[in-house]
Formats: sequence, C-alpha cells, structure tokens
Amino acid sequence: MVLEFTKMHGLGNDFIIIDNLQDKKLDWSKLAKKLCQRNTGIGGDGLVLVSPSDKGDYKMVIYNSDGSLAQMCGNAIRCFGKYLYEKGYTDKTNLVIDTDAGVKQLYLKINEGLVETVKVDMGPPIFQPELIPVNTTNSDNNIKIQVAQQELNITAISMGNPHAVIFVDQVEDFPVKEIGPLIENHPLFPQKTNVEFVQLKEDGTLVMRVWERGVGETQACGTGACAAFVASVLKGKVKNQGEVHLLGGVLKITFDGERVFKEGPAAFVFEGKVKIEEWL
Ligand SMILES: N[C@@H](CCC[C@H](N)C(=O)O)C(=O)O
Repeated sequence: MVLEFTKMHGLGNDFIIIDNLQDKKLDWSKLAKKLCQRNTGIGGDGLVLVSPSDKGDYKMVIYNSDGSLAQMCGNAIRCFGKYLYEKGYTDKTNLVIDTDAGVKQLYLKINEGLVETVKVDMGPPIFQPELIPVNTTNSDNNIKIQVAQQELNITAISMGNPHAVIFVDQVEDFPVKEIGPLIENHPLFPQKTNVEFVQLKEDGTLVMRVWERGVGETQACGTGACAAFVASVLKGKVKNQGEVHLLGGVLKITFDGERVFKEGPAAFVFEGKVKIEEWL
C-alpha cells in the first residue's frame, strides 16, 4: 500500500500531513512511529491527519513521533490551515478547525495567493489541576520539585494539552535533554507533560526551549509558547502582548486575560509517496 504525504513545518517543528478524509482504517499510532523516524522513515515530530468533522471545517488529528495521540498542536494547526487553503480544500480565510482540545478559529493572512501567517485563537488557558491533569492542591499551580539535584519551580497550565513551565536564568546552556524527560514522566503528571524552559529577557521577550511529550526536544512548540506566555503574564513579568523566541523562530502571542492568540508562519517542505506494507 502506498500513502501520499506532505511534509510541512512551523518554525522547525515538523509534521507529515496525510489526507484521511476517506477513512483508510490504518493503525495510525504504529504508522506515526515508523513514518516519523528520521533515518528509516520520512522524519517528523508528528503525524497529522486531515479528517472530516461535524463541528468545524475539518478535524486535525495529531500523533506524536512515539505514536501517542496529542489533543492539540499549535504549530501543526498553522500548517494545517496553509495546507487546506493552498491545496484547494477551502477558499475560506477564516477556518474553524476541530481538535481533541475543542474547536479553534484560524485567521489566514494571504499575500499574493499564499498563506503568509496564520493567527490562531488558542482558547482560554486551563488552570484546574484535574483538567491539566496535575496532582497538586496548590491553588496557584506552582509546584516545587527536586529533580537531578536541582530544585525547580513548575507552573502547570493546559492549552488543551499539558504543560510544565519552568523559568530559568539561562536557557541556552540549560540541560533540557536531561531534565526534560524527568519532568515529562514525573508522577505529578498522570498523562505526562510537555516541558518549557523559559528565560525572561529585560525587554519582556521570552526565550524558550521545549521538551515535548512523546517527541523530545523540538525546535518550537506553539501550545508551549502560549503556556509560557500566560505563566509570564500571571507572574507580572510581561504585558499582555509579546514575543516568544524559540530555536526555530518567533511566535507572537497575545493573552487578553481570557483567551490566548498566537500568530506565526508555516511552510511546505516536500511531498511524496511512501510504501507502508512492511509496517502494517
Ligand atoms: N508541537 C506542538 C505540541 C504537540 C503535541 C505535544 N507533544 C503533546 O503531546 O501534547 C505544538 O506546537 O503545540
């Protein structure tokens, strides 16, 4: 069996996009692991399926590279909007996309017929511990933990998927690959968590590296940037609009006290066909 795919990225967070409008009835979790392999597959941080929806224009289904299903992905949803518009699935520039974290409104900015940036209404941040989910009774979701001989302060927030935001003095040399998996798999987070390491600059910009649940360190995380920005606003460190600088580039975030908006680019990389017989 041969699958047609499109490879895209949002600030270096890369995805394999497959049209599954006619349900192919495949084991997508198993396939995500194989297809996302960088040496023996196509390579990607995640597998995204274009699926039908009765709640929005289309549904975005996303699997992490380890085969786990994620509720939402901030970078993939911008790729999803560009894919739908530029491949002629829609001519709308305001789209409603269904996800496992609810419906999200996308605003496509068009320049000479191409999608230049996508602004996403990411919805309200979620603080109720049982909905994140995080095992804490602290009312402010700030939790002190001891990992690898370091005391860290975590702010737990959900953007439809779980995030642990940690402010650090210096992010460039921070041992993200050592500390990230220890927090991702910490018993505080029964569904595991994405982990954001954030340095606040004096001018109010955030510099962030991320360890993603089910993936590892990635170039960027859209939901993570939103969670980090919300945590910074709540700490009184930034105003309600600003930039998050990630390894792969910059996202513009607004938090109006209720909802979070995120704007950034998306790009096509290549297209192809892949034989999957031996992976079924
Ligand atoms: N890269 C993403 C988040 C993808 C899902 C995440 N790894 C999870 O398991 O929640 C983003 O841009 O938001």
